[in-house]
Amino acid sequence: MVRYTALKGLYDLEKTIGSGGFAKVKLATHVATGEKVAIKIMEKTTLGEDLPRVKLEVEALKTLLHQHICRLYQVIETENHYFMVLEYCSGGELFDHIVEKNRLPEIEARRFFCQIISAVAYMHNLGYAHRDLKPENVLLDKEENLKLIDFGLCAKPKMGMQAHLYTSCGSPTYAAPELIMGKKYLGSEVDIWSMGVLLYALLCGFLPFDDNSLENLYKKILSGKYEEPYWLSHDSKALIKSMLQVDPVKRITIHELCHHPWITSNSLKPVVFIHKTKFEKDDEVLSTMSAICGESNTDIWKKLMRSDRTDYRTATYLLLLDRKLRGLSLKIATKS
Ligand SMILES: COc1cc(O)cc(Nc2ccc(C(=O)Nc3ccccc3)c(OCCC[NH3+])c2)c1
Repeated sequence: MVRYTALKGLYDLEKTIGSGGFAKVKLATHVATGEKVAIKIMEKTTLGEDLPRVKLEVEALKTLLHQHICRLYQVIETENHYFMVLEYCSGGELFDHIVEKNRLPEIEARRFFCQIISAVAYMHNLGYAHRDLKPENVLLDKEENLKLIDFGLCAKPKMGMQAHLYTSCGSPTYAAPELIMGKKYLGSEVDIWSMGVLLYALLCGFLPFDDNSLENLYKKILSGKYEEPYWLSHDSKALIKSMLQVDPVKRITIHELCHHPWITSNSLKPVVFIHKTKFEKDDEVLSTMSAICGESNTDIWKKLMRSDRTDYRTATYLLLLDRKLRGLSLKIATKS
């Protein structure tokens, strides 16, 4: 097991739970609280020109505080590495959940899809596009609530969500036609397309556009033609069709999506933006921390408010708050 001195005494690393291009994700335990976390480890040398993306993602995640967006607790930078301490999503990938069940009944698909819409509407409302929405980037927590992960490709156009983007990114299978054509595109519109692919995967158990050859895959995406299995209801077909519009101008908007009959049926309320308050002050949590560090609640809270919200004190506070919200005892391991 590789030893990282920067984590010593703070986090105990365990098994690797994911590895991608320039990062690997390891399960870990936050020593002070015993809470599980996921730590994304990136080597600066392998990051190369992707280095700025890390800073973009960290800045985005400091702003994106939402119950269906995986939480960033702490960032540790050393000479050679970046460590992102993230929320542990023990339910694993939504993709595996769909494969396991073959496909989801409309009721369950709707529950998951409303959570995705809530997170994406929130992001778009704050001027962020994810640009890499795919089942692998949608995890489940222990209560089977969704958590969006991997904002490494997210964009916050300086001129707002009406400004066009040009970088081609994300995986082709879920990529919108305008993105694979290399045309200028709106982040919000490509996210809607990817959500259409996601909803199709939830309801059908397979992908609308799939092919081993990239060229054929592109042709299928650009044709906008896909199979409609017999089990899809009329409303499901209509909703998917409104999202998988090749012409982005004809594509449903996130606002229309929040109020779509398929979403609001079964007396589900329209999806509203739920702004998670930045940090709720909790004296019981602060007292637990002050018992260890000897500082007063007020001093700890002041330091938290002045911090860049990604230090060990912030991680400890947030993990204790999570424990409390889950009805668990607040305990801190004293330095042994
Ligand atoms: C904002 O959230 C992010 C940003 C980011 O850049 C990367 C990640 N990656 C994560 C975060 C958490 C997990 C995780 O908890 N996985 C897990 C835990 C228990 C059982 C099964 C999975 C994570 O998993 C590895 C990738 C799974 N495809 C990645 C989050």
